[in-house]
Amino acid sequence: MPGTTLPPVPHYEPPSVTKEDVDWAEFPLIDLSKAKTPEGRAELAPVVRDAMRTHGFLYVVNHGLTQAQTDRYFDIADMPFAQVPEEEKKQLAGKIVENGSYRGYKARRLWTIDNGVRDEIEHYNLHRPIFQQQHPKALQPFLPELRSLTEHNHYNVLFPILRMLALGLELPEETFVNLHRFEDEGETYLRYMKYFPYQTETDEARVKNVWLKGHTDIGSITILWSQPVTALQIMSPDGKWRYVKHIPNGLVVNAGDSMEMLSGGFYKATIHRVVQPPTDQRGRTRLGMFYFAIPSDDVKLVPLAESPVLQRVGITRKCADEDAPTAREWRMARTRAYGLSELQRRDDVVEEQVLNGVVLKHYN
Ligand SMILES: O=C(O)CCC(=O)C(=O)O
Ligand SMILES: [Fe+2]
Repeated sequence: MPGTTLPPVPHYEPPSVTKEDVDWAEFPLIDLSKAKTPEGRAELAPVVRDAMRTHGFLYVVNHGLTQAQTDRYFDIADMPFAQVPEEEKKQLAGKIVENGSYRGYKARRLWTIDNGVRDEIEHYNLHRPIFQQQHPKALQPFLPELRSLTEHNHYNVLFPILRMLALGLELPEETFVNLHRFEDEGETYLRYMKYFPYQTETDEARVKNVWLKGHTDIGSITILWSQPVTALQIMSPDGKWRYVKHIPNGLVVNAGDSMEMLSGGFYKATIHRVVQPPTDQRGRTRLGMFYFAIPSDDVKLVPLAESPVLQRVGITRKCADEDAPTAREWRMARTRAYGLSELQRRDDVVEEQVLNGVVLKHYN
């Protein structure tokens, strides 16, 4: 906001990057500034297509915000946790089970991780019509900036990625964009997430150092603002867990269930999880900032069978088209069930459940 003085915000200092040598996941990186022109999108589209088809993950740089702007957004991201009294957080708790929506706070220890141990993760979820939601007092001065951040994620990051994913399927460029209109009914939202270490070593051992169980994301595209605490792992195509690298002022973009369903299995909703950080980053909190895109509520999650690419390579369905859930049914069922419902144990690692006729896997 040029010409205006931004309200002061306490600084959040994350741990320095790890010096430990861990097994890093390798997947492509794109310069998003190139996606502003049709020629640039045509050049990047095959890279985005192959990344999302093979890995389900992509690194993004040059998304349009400076390092200083991103740093300020991370400072603001800590406000809902560090500057809001517990009583006010309770009043603004999301009606997760009642409404099948994360809007508002998710308290620590709501979910079961493993062996009776509960999570230590706090969320604050801002629905995209930012001004229609009640927010904590401490966040009020920052709402215009959060509205800008939401729009930036939606129009300057999500839309170019969706356009390139459509090109990758040889579909009209606006195909996915039209299923994610900012003003439509739906649950695309900005999420702040703060991980606290487990309170005892016993708990840490009982969950085998898992902080957030292996899962796929509900929506179409997740935009993760890269932060320095090394803890996010993806399951590589060879079945091994590997760490996602921190890219300063970069983004990590991944596909979720809704994208996998719309693309008939072409783009992969890759399993990922969060584990205890390396020794030189232990004992600290981990602050995350995300934009979770979910298609508009009335979008039926059936494969876009008109894609010439899908006609050539074939379609993988998770259920028959007539049984396919809408984006609304899917996100509500998954939100209600996540961390709160009984899972069927398949082996040491995998647990399963069936939602809307679709088999869903969870990994420890
Ligand atoms: O904290 C992270 O890095 C990943 C979080 C995540 O996977 C999720 O909230 O779906
Ligand atoms: Fe996730």
